Amino acid sequence: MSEEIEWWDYDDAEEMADAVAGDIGFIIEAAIDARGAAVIALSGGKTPIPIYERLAKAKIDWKRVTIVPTDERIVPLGDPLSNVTMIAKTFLPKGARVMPIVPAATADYKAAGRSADALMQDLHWPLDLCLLGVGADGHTASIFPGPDFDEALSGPNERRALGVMPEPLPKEAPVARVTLSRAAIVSARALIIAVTGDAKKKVIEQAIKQGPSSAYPIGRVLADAELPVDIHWAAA
Ligand SMILES: O=C(O)[C@H](O)[C@@H](O)[C@H](O)[C@H](O)COP(=O)(O)O
Repeated sequence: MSEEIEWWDYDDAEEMADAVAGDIGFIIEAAIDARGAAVIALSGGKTPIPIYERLAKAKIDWKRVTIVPTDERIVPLGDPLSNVTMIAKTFLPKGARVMPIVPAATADYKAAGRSADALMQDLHWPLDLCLLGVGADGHTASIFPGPDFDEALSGPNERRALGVMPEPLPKEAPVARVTLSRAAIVSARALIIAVTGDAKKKVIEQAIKQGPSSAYPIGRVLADAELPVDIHWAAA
């Protein structure tokens, strides 16, 4: 379990977005100062959109920044469900390299996972940052209960990404996914969670209490994190 989990509470999502964008900007700058480049994983879903809008306004040398999604839904690029498409909309115009880890829709989600993993191997590891979202069912990235749950949580450390078939399929995006593995997520130099609403807060609190045997994917990830984790939360 992480030595330290720190909660940051905000009155609203806008205030949270300012703070989280500021933290991410700082992490990117520090990596560019140290290494000349930054590699970060950004979550999909809806919550981070205002964070990304603010972050994109930061004076950062975006050409030095590589962005991968923490997870991608297996849909064609450009599809409203595609996380990379959402991220690319904001950061490609800035000059960042946004990696489409699922370049085409395919019925073979395992093969999609293997090719995403191969792409990941070319990046500089560990990630400078992993920003996670959490679903109301306790999933994070696309680590879901189902046939691939154990592999996502406990596969070989060098497997950075894999294909998963959530069971049950989540209503908001009922498709197979490619996700970063738990090992790839927890190896990141900085781990930040950004969520809104009471329901998600309760799920995360319960997951932390349950510890390493948590039924919630976010609980399993947090139980394996060694560095301090910042959880940013806004009421709505
Ligand atoms: O592709 C995904 O499903 C996400 O990356 C996922 O892990 C997301 O962060 C949560 O589902 C929260 O999504 P919302 O912010 O839309 O509630």
